[in-house]
Amino acid sequence: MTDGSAYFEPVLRNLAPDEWDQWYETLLRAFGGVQEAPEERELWNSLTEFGRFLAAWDGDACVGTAGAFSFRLTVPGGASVPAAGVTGVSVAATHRRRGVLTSLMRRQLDDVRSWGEPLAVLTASEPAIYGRFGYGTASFQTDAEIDTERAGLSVPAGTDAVRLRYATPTDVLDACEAVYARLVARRPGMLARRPGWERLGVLDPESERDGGSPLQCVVAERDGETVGYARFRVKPGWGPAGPEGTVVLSSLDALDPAADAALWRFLFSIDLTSTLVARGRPVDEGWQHMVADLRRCRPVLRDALHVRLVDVGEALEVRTYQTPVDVVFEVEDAFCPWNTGRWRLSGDAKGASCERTEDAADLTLSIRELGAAYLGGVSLAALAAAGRVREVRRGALAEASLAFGSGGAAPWLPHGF
Ligand SMILES: CC(=O)SCCNC(=O)CCNC(=O)[C@H](O)C(C)(C)COP(=O)(O)OP(=O)(O)OC[C@H]1O[C@@H](n2cnc3c(N)ncnc32)[C@H](O)[C@@H]1OP(=O)(O)O
Repeated sequence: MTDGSAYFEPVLRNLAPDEWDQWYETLLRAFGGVQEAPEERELWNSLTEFGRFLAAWDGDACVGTAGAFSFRLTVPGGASVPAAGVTGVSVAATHRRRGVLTSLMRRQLDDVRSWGEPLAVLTASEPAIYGRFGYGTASFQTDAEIDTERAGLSVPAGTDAVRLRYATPTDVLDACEAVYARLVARRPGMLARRPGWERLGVLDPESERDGGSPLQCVVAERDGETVGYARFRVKPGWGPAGPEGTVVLSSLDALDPAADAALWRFLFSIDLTSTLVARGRPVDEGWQHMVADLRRCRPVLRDALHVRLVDVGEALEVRTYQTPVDVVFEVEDAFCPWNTGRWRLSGDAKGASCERTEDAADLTLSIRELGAAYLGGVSLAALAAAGRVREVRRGALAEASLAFGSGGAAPWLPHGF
């Protein structure tokens, strides 16, 4: 107890359907109490997996919330691995800093382990919250505010063969979802979308528009096949020198470079606009190399997916390694002590084994660093440079660091949850 409030012992229970409204109000209030549009609320209600959501109670008052969606996450090598998508975490301000979050995290990670899911993942309202529970920042995103008149976009050969047409977002939802589904295996960090989740991308409540248009959609087609799409809003603006509207990108997926370039060229050239706001984009996305002047795009790097290895052995076995690796990790995991100890990882691009060992350690690190390096977006060498990984056997760091790379595309989380 740090603030002098009365002692209380939170009671944790699985959330029941008739408690959902109170649970959700507790969550909304912890984020400021602004109400969401009915369609948004209805979507989150329908996506709630009741056996996997928790509420903390003080008497009949809900004072803490947390949930875990049953996702499948792409890991390096392309496997789609069960992962608990941690969501809806909050503690009522009246009960903060008395250990409610800690008890929710304790119960949740025990649950995830009992469900046999080797990974837990989340996006953080504040990144400083989750390291203590063993989560490491594993993927990043680029947010950009692009001066489309001066950035100088040039597109690759083949772009002109892509046909673009406007469509109502919901009318072409299935075709867009099929494009997304084909991309999932190509990038670590992407989530296979279960039925219902596709609606997230076309939610269009008035309250989210911030002066912009309803959601618009353009699909990219080649030989009659949908090869990409972009969803966006246009926010008109007028200054003393004329039009200065803004395009706000909501989502964009494309199957090949020409389709991708056609969509970006379109977004750069919508009449009466001069700014394109693109948030949550992959850090290695093609447009960054199609522009002549990246400074005019004002890219900003932000943390995205935080990864927690719930079962070290299984998590390290289900991904592959871009170069051969044979190292012993000495892992420290204070919050999930079943992971603590020495593990021998032997693997390559075809597969891997990871077993407990009595052999001497080659590298020592905490579970948080393994989570950060897991998707290949943060190198073990960079973590070692920060003093967070220690090399015991000379050469082990370079060997493991290279092997853990994502093998091509940088990890990316396409949407929040
Ligand atoms: C995946 C998601 O849903 S992310 C959303 C997270 N939720 C929010 O940001 C909503 C607003 N904030 C809250 O609801 C709460 O303040 C929470 C959930 C962040 C923290 O809940 P609490 O019950 O106060 O946390 P608890 O008392 O268990 O704290 C555990 C430790 O974490 C620390 N901690 C808690 N919140 C924060 C924070 N925002 N930043 C840094 N450290 C924090 C505490 O100081 C404590 O440290 P200690 O063990 O060294 O003393």
